[in-house]
Amino acid sequence: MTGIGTDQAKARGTLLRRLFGSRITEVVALMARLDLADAIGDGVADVGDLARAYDIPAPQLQRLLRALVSLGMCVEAGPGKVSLSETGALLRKDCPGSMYEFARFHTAAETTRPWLSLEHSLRTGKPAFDEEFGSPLYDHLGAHPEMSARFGAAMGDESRAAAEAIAAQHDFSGYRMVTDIGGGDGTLITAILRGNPGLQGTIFDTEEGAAPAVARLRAAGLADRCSIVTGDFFTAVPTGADLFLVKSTIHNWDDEHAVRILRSCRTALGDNGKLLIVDVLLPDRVQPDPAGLNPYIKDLQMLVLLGGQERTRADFDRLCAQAGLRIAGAEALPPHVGQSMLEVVRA
Ligand SMILES: C[S@@+](CC[C@H](N)C(=O)[O-])C[C@H]1O[C@@H](n2cnc3c(N)ncnc32)[C@H](O)[C@@H]1O
Repeated sequence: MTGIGTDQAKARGTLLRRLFGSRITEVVALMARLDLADAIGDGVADVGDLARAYDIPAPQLQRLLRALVSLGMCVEAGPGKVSLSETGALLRKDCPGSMYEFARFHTAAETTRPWLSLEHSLRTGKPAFDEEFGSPLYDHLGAHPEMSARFGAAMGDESRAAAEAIAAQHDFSGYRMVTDIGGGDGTLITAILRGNPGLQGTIFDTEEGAAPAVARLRAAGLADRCSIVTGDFFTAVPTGADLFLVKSTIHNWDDEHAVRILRSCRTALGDNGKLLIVDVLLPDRVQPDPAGLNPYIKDLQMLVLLGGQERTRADFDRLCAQAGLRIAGAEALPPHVGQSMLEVVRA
């Protein structure tokens, strides 16, 4: 018998899909960049109309659209007609649950180019981003307000599910004031304050990082219940709250910097305060091919962009101990969130 066996054919198929991952990303990235989801809209769109609107020859646009149909982003709705699938509709700008800004930021040069130097980051432990763009990511965002706004909005898209879950399931009734450290565009604190009318809030971030929060708090009618304080969490974080949050932020940093943030938190906590760390928690054993955002790919993303990393519970125990803190409990978040919540107190 000649040819390859069934198992090898399956393995080959898996390999081919892995090797073409970045090409697939380019197709979806172009759909986002062209605002194609908004152009197709709620109903059925005519390919000829779309081709005229984009000034792309119809047969060429048809090639993009059939690739998007094959990827489950669009649906064929008759000859020369397309509509959006449920997944494709997430690339509409203003729909509930929109992932448009997430898609734009994570397909931009800032987040894709450093991946080409993954080997450099692995060999040096340093973020390839700094080599590519000449400064660390957060300095670069500080110097590019448009990209900083896109980053804040992308984090908002990514954080919405976690924010809703945390606001719904955690008991905030015993607290007076909550400070979100590295609180970004305010997605998390907005969800928490909405559900807990007696609670006051503070967003602590850099000036550029907190900028998008102003409009979000105003739109939510929460501007009088939530202040924005800017500063550097490696130096100090504001005191006065009885609950602190730090979400998707410790994983941006190497151990030394992570401990510095946690030490600032310890100082602000006082004797009875509590800190909730929300981050990816890597399982002790590698999970092959995890669903959703693969945490091991995210881990490498943290390395190439920032020199950060994803961590196990044991890693967080160690970092907290170095900062004079102790993990007193853990709260699981729904699987689609892809993160866990650790309750931290002074050691
Ligand atoms: C990955 S984002 C997380 C944002 C938000 N917590 C969320 O989960 O959507 C990390 C945040 O840390 C902020 N940040 C970075 N360096 C900082 C510093 N030195 N001091 C205070 N905040 C900083 C960034 O501006 C950004 O908003």
